[in-house]
Amino acid sequence: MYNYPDDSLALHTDLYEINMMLTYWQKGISERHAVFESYFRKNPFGSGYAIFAGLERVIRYVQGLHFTDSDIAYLKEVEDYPEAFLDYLKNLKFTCTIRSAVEGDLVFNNEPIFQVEGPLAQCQLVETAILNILNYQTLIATKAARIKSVTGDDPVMEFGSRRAQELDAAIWGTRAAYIGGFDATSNVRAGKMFGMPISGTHAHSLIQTYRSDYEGFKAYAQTHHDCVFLVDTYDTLRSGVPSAIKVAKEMGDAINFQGVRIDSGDMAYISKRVRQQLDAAGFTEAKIYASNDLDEKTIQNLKMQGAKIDVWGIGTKLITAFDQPALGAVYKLVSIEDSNGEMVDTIKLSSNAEKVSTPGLKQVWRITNNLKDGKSEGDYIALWHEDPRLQSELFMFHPTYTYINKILKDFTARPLLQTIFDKGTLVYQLPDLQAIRAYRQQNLDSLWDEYKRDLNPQEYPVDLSKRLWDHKMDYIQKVRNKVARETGARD
Ligand SMILES: Nc1ncnc2c1ncn2[C@@H]1O[C@H](COP(=O)(O)OP(=O)(O)OP(=O)(O)O)[C@@H](O)[C@H]1O
Ligand SMILES: O=P(O)(O)OC[C@H]1O[C@H](OP(=O)(O)OP(=O)(O)O)[C@H](O)[C@@H]1O
Ligand SMILES: O=C(O)c1cccnc1
Repeated sequence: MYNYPDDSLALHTDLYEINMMLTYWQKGISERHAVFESYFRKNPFGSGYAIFAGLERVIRYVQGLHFTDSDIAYLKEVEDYPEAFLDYLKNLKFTCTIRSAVEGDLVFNNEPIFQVEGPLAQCQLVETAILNILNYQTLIATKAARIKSVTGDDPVMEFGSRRAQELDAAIWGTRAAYIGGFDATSNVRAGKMFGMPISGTHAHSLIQTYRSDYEGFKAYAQTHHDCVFLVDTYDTLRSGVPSAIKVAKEMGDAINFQGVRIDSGDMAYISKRVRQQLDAAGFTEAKIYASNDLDEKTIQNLKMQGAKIDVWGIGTKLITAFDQPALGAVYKLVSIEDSNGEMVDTIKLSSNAEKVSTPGLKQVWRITNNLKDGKSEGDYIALWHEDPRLQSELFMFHPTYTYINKILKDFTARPLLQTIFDKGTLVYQLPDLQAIRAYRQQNLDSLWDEYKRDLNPQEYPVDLSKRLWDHKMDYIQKVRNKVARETGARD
């Protein structure tokens, strides 16, 4: 049975994490100090940026993290773990430090967006859930921002619950969409949970129930105000819109006729005809809502065709991140305590230069140019103890193509990674959703349009400090020497 009264998220992890914890525990290194960092290698949807989301849920997850009696009983039943290891799990308290970008931040490929620092075994346990949360919510917030970038000031409603990958995705996905710029959700529970605006029209079933546009709209109007009628059940132009107009005229102010929704057909052509019909009847303020598998490409195209659509309802293509169903953020060990108590940075080599990991605990600095309206010049990844704010000029160069470089003199450097948990204690105060939305907008405003365009954007600079770059090169050489020594291979 899946219904445990003390169900917890401690087992919301891959088995290999617990298996590695056992190894560390039996070998006496589970408490060794470690640093893991999370980053993704490619921005989603061919976008120039991503919108960071998911931190609130990560915080709730970490706060509730403990193995319950039924978790331990289950592990005992299915795995051959020693009793003392199960006791260790049962008594485990999360004592790591977490640093993270915050919701509404712009984040970019190949930079750390999340760090966990603390006892090795604990860092290992939380990998799966953290990536699960951040990958999905960041993906949806980014998709929402892309859609919002083409709708401009038009209101956009999130309609995706029925198509989402199950309940959690609907709820947390719509919150992420709100962070990314959507204006309301049709999911009532999300409204209750997060204080988001809720909004909705009605379905075809209402019209089918009354077997007539006119009767259906009238019944709806008699029981609601602020009415939006769905006009495409039988024939939008011949029956739907004329019936909506008739009911609106008959009921007058009582229903506060808001407009009509179209959900099929050629929406450019139909919306123009609907606009004419509404205007001719005197309803010049009535809005035209549109839904039907919309995404940023279709919306942009409809706008190009001069579609007369005022409000957009978006479901499937947003909530399932239809054109890119996963963000590939990874969680990598960058530093670990050795047997002498010294921290040793770690690296993962690859024949692909861009896939070579960058060793050591780092901070990401967002660099803005004080002489250029405070626009972002790029991100500057530095070793933790470096502080670019103390430098009078900053040398920024591409980490692979180092001849691409610039020197900044009048700049501001802002640290991206903020401390969320300090040795297990929450020290970050979560802003409310409105503040997160305003923060996201402020961040987007500080990004040059070249990085924001939805097609083939310029690559935003994510650079390494000279010291970090030297450190990385040094490590690459050290590892290659070690491999050569061990295998007798020649360089
Ligand atoms: N003028 C237009 N330009 C570009 N795309 C459009 C235009 N009008 C509608 N679309 C999009 O084209 C797709 C049309 O979907 P489809 O072929 O299933 O037709 P439909 O009108 O939904 O049919 P149905 O009556 O079965 O609902 C939708 O994704 C819709 O958003
Ligand atoms: O198209 P999406 O972007 O996914 O938006 C959600 C869709 O859900 C509804 O259709 P559905 O056929 O489920 O119900 P209805 O038409 O009967 O309301 C609505 O009419 C939209 O078309
Ligand atoms: O309110 C609506 O119009 C709505 C809600 C969910 C899905 N489709 C439409």
